[in-house]
Amino acid sequence: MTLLTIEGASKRYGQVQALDTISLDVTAGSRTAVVGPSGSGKTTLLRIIAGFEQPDSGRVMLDGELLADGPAAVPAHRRGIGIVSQEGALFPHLDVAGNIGFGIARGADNRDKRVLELLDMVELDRGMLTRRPHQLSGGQQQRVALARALGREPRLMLLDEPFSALDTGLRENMRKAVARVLQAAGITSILVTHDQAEALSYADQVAVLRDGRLVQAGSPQSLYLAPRDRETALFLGDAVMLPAIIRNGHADCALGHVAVDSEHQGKVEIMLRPEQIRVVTDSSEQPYGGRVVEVDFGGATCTVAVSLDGVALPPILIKTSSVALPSRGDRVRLEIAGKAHVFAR
Ligand SMILES: Nc1ncnc2c1ncn2[C@@H]1O[C@H](COP(=O)(O)OP(=O)(O)OP(=O)(O)O)[C@@H](O)[C@H]1O
Repeated sequence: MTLLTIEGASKRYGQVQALDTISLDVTAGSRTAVVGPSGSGKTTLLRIIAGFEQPDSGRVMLDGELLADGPAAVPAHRRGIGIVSQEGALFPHLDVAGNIGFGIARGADNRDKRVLELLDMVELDRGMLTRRPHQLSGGQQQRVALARALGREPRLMLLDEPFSALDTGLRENMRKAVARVLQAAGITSILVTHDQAEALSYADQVAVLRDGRLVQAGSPQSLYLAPRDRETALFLGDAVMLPAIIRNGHADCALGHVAVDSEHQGKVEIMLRPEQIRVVTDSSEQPYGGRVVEVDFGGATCTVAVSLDGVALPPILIKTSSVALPSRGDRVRLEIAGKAHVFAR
């Protein structure tokens, strides 16, 4: 069931077309990530959903209710939408209990019990109830902000780069914890981030924005393995692009005869993710071999640069484990796992 529908939403600030006819559906109970480079319109889209901005045209519907129809809109505080932002925006003069309890009606007889439930839900120790925000770590502050937003029992939770101020390890833990908490509470969420790895790992649906347009939306796997175009491919991760000629489901390219995911025929560009390519040391002078020109030992993930025989292409970069790592100068052949992607034309 669709919870949120955005239909042809556009927004212009002076000369800047911040959003250009964006349409997106969000399924109830799911996790969507909106990702895109700086200035692509992510925050504007989030603010339009939240009701802090109105679209110039287009509609926003939540659970069958029309929230915005062009500039006519339901005010933000009546939308039943929760927000957790990068700063957390806790009230500095209130302790944790006060912050979490903020959204719960003052006279409610189960208020204290509810505060404790929310604290447990975000996996914070009860000893923290009397602390002020400045006595908490960044991750703890974000948990309090999440508990406070959950206290209002929102229909939809918007997460505006909530992890970006945290260290890498903590970021990952918080991302998993937030996904767990929202799943347990059955709350649909939309995460805005410029970090593509975060988007891929958090979401069931990833929506890629570029220059105010929705380039592609779909499952993380489908976007990563079958991006619409070169730019999206490179935005979502490292990629090896090669010219090829396709005949009957296979591409002839510098790597040999490679299976592809498309019915196209003729001259195309194919894409492989570096982890689809395996480097095998092979001193026989087979066709489609190459020579290792550089090895970057990176611990768990190493990068091997291979210059392919008889091709005027820059060396291709392959991610590999540190086990059986070839050396510079070794003759190698490259084995492909899965299919190469052909960009739609
Ligand atoms: N209030 C405003 N007035 C004028 N221009 C604005 C305003 N808000 C946003 N913009 C412009 O609209 C475009 C989209 O901005 P937006 O903040 O939505 O992008 P973003 O993808 O969230 O970027 P970032 O990742 O840097 O936060 C940008 O070109 C921005 O400069």
